[in-house]
Amino acid sequence: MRTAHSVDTVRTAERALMAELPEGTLMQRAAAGLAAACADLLGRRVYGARVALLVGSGDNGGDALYAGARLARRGAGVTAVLLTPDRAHAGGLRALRSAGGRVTTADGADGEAGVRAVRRADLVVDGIVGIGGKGALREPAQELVAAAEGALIVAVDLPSGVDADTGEVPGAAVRADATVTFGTYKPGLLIDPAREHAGALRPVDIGLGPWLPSEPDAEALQHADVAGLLPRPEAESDKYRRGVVGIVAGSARYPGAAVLAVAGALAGGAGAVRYAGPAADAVIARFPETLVTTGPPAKAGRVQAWVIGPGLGDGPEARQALVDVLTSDVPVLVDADGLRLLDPQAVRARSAETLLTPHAGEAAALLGLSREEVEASRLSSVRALADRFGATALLKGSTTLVADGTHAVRVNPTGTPWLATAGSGDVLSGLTGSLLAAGLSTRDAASVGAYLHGLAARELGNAPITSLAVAEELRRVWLDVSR
Ligand SMILES: NC(=O)C1=CN([C@@H]2O[C@H](COP(=O)(O)OP(=O)(O)OC[C@H]3O[C@@H](n4cnc5c(N)ncnc54)[C@H](O)[C@@H]3O)[C@@H](O)[C@H]2O)[C@H](O)CC1
Ligand SMILES: [K+]
Repeated sequence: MRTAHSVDTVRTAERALMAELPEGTLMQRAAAGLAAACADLLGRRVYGARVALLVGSGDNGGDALYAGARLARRGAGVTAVLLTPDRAHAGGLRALRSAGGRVTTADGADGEAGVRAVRRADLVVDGIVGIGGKGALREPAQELVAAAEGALIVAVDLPSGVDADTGEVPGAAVRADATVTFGTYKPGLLIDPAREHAGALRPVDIGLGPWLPSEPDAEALQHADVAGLLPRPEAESDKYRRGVVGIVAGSARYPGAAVLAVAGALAGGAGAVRYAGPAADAVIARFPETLVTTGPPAKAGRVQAWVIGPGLGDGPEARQALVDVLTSDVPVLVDADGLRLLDPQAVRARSAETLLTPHAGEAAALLGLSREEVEASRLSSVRALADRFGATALLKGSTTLVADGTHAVRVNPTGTPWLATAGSGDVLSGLTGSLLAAGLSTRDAASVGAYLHGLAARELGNAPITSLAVAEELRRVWLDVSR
């Protein structure tokens, strides 16, 4: 599990640790890890490599200077470009100069020298801002970052210009090949759009661990975590003991959504899939093992979890089906059209857990925001959804987020943009609902469902995909993960 802590949490932990250590120790630890990562990225060809340091006014710049001094001592040609010459950095500048490094500024007479040094560099170290950064990059940072095009870029702690806590990128920001982050991941490094600005993440341990709270602010499941959460049938199990998932989906207008949701459910670990809705013929034709009923969910027989919404439409049957399902005493996953009909009070009144699985547009409608506002503030949007409905919320996107109002937000790192294709959400709903019926909590079912679904899409490669192909890939992905 990758865990991430917010800026405030990191600051508090750093202060507590620094109180125990001689002045400057943390920066030296950070600089040592940063220099080692740069050497690695230079392929150990440090001697003679041209390195430019973009040095901001805070300690992020200090890290870059001390790391630059270490690279200069190993024979690299290092030039520091100071973005705000007035800022002291006395120790770092002394260390760099005594190691043979050069110093120039980003403006005034030397301005051209600074831009030239960046243009000629093999490797550029982004020490503009770290966890002290606010908003988009300001000049002259933008001009220097543009000059770094084509060089290897290593971001110090964070790619400058991204929001460390939310993953938002308010304007101009560095796009790094790698980000060397200190002490712990920050949520923004795991969440798009900032995640793609960070490049490869290289954590450096500066001894912060014992000072950080055990409950992180965000966390990303890794393979081993998902493997540990997959339902495994006991020896003497039968289909009912493994859980039955009920699928209420499809309509005369969208029968296909029912087929796709059932396809996902059959790959999700429940012992049986029960379908209730008007598309029973289409479902049975494709998946003869499905238990089908054309009556309302209330008369459909016992299930351990319901999925309602894909292709449901908003007619009177759909509304009645939603009431039936929400007044049941089992976990319910609400997706697609079901979300449009959803009343927060009806969800809050429930005795069992509820999981909402909107994409940004559906989340925007539920929150009374624009889609752009949701996309620009995904972390706060998914938390707001969980709070407003007293439920678990899964916000789909290139980084899928899961919030349940009481723990760290789960960030799903798998997935590809190709998943933004018709029907893929229907498959995810069925898959996740099946995991619910097999006994996972809404938080775990949502995280595992998103992880498997994203991996399945990745297995299909960087090309257009069909949602049924994703559903068929789920079995192979399950086998891979559980190996
Ligand atoms: N605190 C520690 O012991 C350690 C810190 N590490 C490194 O230090 C930074 C955090 O340093 P801090 O001085 O708090 O702030 P920053 O260097 O991140 O930058 C703040 C600085 O930058 C200016 N600024 C703010 N926003 C922008 C912007 N959008 N564009 C341009 N300039 C901006 C602002 O004026 C401030 O002066 C942390 O990330 C680590 O890299 C050590 O590594 C570990 C110990
Ligand atoms: K930085």
